[in-house]
Amino acid sequence: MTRMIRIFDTTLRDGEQSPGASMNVEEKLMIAKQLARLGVDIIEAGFAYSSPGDFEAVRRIALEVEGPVVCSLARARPEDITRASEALKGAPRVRIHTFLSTSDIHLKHQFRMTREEAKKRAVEMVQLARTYVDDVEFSPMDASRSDPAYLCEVIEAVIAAGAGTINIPDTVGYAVPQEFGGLIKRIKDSVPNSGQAVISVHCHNDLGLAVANSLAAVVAGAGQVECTINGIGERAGNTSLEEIVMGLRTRRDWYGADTKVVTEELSKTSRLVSKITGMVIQPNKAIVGANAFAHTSGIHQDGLLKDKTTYEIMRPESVGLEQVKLVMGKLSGRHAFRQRLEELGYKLTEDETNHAFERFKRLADQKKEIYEEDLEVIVSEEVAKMSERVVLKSFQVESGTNKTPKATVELEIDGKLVSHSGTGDGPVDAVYRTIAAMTQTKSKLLMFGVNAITGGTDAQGEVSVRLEEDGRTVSGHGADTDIITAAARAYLNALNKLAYFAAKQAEGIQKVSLI
Ligand SMILES: CC(=O)SCCNC(=O)CCNC(=O)[C@H](O)C(C)(C)COP(=O)(O)OP(=O)(O)OC[C@H]1O[C@@H](n2cnc3c(N)ncnc32)[C@H](O)[C@@H]1OP(=O)(O)O
Ligand SMILES: CC(C)C(=O)C(=O)O
Ligand SMILES: [Mg+2]
Repeated sequence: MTRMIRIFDTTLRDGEQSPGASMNVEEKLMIAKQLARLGVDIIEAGFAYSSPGDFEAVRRIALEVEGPVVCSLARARPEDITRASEALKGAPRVRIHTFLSTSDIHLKHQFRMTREEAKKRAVEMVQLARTYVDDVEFSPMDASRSDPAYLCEVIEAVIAAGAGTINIPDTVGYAVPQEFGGLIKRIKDSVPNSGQAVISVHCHNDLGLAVANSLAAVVAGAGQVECTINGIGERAGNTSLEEIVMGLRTRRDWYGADTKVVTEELSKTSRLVSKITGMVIQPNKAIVGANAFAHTSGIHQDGLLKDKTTYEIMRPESVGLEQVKLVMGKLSGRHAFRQRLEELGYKLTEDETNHAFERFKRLADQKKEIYEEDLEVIVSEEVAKMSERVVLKSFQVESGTNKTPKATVELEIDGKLVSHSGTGDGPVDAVYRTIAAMTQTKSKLLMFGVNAITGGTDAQGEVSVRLEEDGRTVSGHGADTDIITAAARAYLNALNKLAYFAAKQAEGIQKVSLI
């Protein structure tokens, strides 16, 4: 049977402890509403005592967000607990989360309390919180560096005082998985009344182990995991919600546990939190990073195209993304190349594909990523080139102020070199008129456009033209760092397509559509 693990989201409290991530009331409310759509069980909306803004955020979220339990953090001090209760007053499902350290390091250096004093304070504050609300959580801060025997004593006492959830924090991210799982098991086995409370965990990522520690705790019997969207939080952050949730969902076979999170909302929630907090998501971040479902290498892309299960353990749709992204670049192979061309509407023969693929690989050696626009240029230039009647050999243009532009163009037409000169209204017009005279085309130029394709220092200028002849319209593209060369190529590209289609039509074949 699958055990359901409660998801306690603390993006709005511990997440806000990330440097620079503070959120105003409206922003917190927006995130809380999205967390409710995501289906988390508990939202820790803030720390009501810490500021009037946080008090207001807790109050409004508790009253306005439907679904999850809404919680406020409170130190083990009467003024904090009373303030939390005021913020939560009148709301339907609320929790007070109070905490006090149990480690000797904290008790000695920060709290200047004895173990007995701390235990007494913890019990009194849980009892006080219970006078306000039924649902009280207690965290023995720095639990993972506490003496386990004393920790268990405190836990037993606060459960007896009325705490329904005991949250075990690895406050400084010091624990390692087997050890942390062992601690949870020890608590479950040796605290006599542990069965009366949900055992929760709250891990920090200082050693990059927050998710691993939380999963180890689930194996050991933890029933609640505290986590944040995108793993934000104090220092290196907290357990990432999307990772723990997808870890349990994807490996339910192993953990025998799951959550009620609507995983299709994960990407949207992640983007919202990133936008509001200004905390950028690293591209290789599991589940929600830009590259999490992107496949770059030809061998992986080939496998995926044959069957998704070859290289995919989760469907991107399951986290709210539309589809697998095949990144076209120098490591891609023919299968992915052909697939991408088909998506763009090009159905090429084997020969045409191979020809275009060679040019693609050459370009990919020079550019980091190949965009759709690059592929369009490659196909329209390379495929038409295979049946090119007319090839540009060279040209010169003379132009300047007070001078009629003159072009001299050398073409190879059906294998024969031909040279001709002509004039025009500008340098491009001179080249176009000269080519038109040489090829004796009857086509009409419907459109001429210049674009800078892709950005950066490796950008090429692209010229696009549209020609019409005998009721057939074709586009032509030419790319070059010299814009007149790009214009000449675009014109010849379109003229060659007209010739290609005319020839295909004569053969009764319509093999490829290049518009
Ligand atoms: C592990 C965690 O993430 S805990 C949550 C951490 N989050 C925050 O601290 C954010 C919100 N905090 C704040 O706004 C402020 O720190 C406040 C309003 C809570 C307190 O501000 P100040 O009164 O100026 O105290 P300051 O923050 O400098 O020091 C903390 C005090 O709280 C005490 N304290 C800390 N944790 C607890 C606790 N769990 N229970 C009781 N007292 C505590 C400290 O011992 C110290 O007391 P002292 O002044 O008697 O030495
Ligand atoms: C308040 C507690 C749970 C905390 O954030 C921690 O110990 O890290
Ligand atoms: Mg924390």
